[in-house]
Amino acid sequence: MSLAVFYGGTFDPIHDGHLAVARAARDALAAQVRLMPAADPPHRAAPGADARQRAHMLDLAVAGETGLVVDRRELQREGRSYTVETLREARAEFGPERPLALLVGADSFLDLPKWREWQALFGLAHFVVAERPGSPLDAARIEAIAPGRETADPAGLRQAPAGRVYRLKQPLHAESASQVREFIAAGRPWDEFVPPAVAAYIRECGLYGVVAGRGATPA
Ligand SMILES: Nc1ncnc2c1ncn2[C@@H]1O[C@H](COP(=O)(O)OP(=O)(O)OP(=O)(O)O)[C@@H](O)[C@H]1O
Ligand SMILES: O=C(O)c1ccc[n+]([C@@H]2O[C@H](COP(=O)([O-])O)[C@@H](O)[C@H]2O)c1
Repeated sequence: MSLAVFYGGTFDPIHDGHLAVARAARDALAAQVRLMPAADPPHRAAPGADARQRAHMLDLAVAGETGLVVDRRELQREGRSYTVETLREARAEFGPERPLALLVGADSFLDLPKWREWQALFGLAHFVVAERPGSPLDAARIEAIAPGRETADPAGLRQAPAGRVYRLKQPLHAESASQVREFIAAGRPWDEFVPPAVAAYIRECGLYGVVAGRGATPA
């Protein structure tokens, strides 16, 4: 049965590190990857771009990409985007047998014990964990969070609906959304961190304090 991979994030904005991880997961797992923007936090304004703009930047980034799609399910729900609720909803939609996976960066995975009902997540989906600079990930760290769940075989994710952890080895990517926002605010060159269509949209909307309409930062 085919594997559905959900890649959740704030994506404020999507950057080349996100895209590289999504492509690496698509290729390693031979599966479609659904980039899933989180809803705006209800208690405060969105930090940079609102949910509609963040989702639109995802549309621009995946245009023409095979196997990468945008999944807006969390934007259709009121309130904070708790992953356990999202996966329960996805499980109801896809049925009990369909293998589902959540793609996260190593920093997110190491923080998992702080997530709402985090232990329940293993009953709902597999985890695919992408290595990330600054967040060392090894078998011992995975074992401490998810004892007995790591598999080195991507095919293992198709043999059960949920519950396994697969470490996605890929070239490390240093980009972060906070770095993109900080560079824009500081007037430093930032275009190289995001897809060109996303850079154009950021300028057009004047997001993150960029000077609207200004041309690309010279290399
Ligand atoms: N460069 C990267 N390498 C690996 N995983 C990443 C990378 N950037 C983001 N991720 C992962 O993608 C998911 C969504 O990330 P998010 O949208 O919060 O981006 P971010 O760059 O971490 O943002 P911020 O800097 O604002 O915290 C998270 O699971 C995060 O760990
Ligand atoms: O469910 C939770 O408690 C929870 C706590 C922190 C993060 N998440 C999810 O993890 C994904 C990455 O989060 P972020 O904040 O790094 O963009 C995104 O889909 C979030 O909704 C989920």
